[in-house]
Amino acid sequence: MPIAAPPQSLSVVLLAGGRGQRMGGRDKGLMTWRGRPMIAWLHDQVRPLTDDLIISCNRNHEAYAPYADRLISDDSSDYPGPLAGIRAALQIARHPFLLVLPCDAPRVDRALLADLLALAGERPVMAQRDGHWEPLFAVIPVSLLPSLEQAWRDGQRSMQRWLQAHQPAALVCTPDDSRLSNINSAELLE
Ligand SMILES: Nc1nc2c(ncn2[C@@H]2O[C@H](COP(=O)(O)OP(=O)(O)OP(=O)(O)O)[C@@H](O)[C@H]2O)c(=O)[nH]1
Repeated sequence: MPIAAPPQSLSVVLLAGGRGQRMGGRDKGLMTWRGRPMIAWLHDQVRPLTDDLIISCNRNHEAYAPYADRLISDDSSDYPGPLAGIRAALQIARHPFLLVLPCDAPRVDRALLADLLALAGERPVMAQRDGHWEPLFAVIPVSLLPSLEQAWRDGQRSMQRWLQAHQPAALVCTPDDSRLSNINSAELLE
């Protein structure tokens, strides 16, 4: 069941809730890359796809607000990891599918998003590069929320392990596909 008509069927969460230790503790989504905050690059790519654009952030809410329809924070102050942000987004998503992207991948483009969305259906979709899953480039059916809640209660905190339990469809990307590259340390900023 491919997604027929975004934005009627797609919510999006941009994950910006991490510690950013490799970035010196700075808030990665707000760091400037090629003259603009990284979150702005992602916003431009996903804005046409949804009327439900969620940013998961744990600080600097005012700075993120222009790039989202809604902001959410983790319900814990100890940085439980990206799965916490995805869980919170699934809880409030207004549409049947949730596109997940990290805030530090400003090279994401519409072609990559179209390829991910083309695979959306009952199973989750994850990008794969060089044989490795890329769990933060994913499309998740919101119907999987009860499964995530159960896994969360059981102590699951790994996005990849949780998604793999649902026989994800793989979007196979080439090893040199830079659109999936994270700008997660200061020397990668341009
Ligand atoms: N909501 C939420 N998102 C997170 C959390 N930890 C990481 N993320 C997001 O998940 C993505 C991948 O995060 P990482 O690069 O592995 O972790 P990070 O904390 O951002 O950075 P490092 O401290 O340098 O590892 C980024 O988009 C983060 O913003 C968290 O505890 N909560």
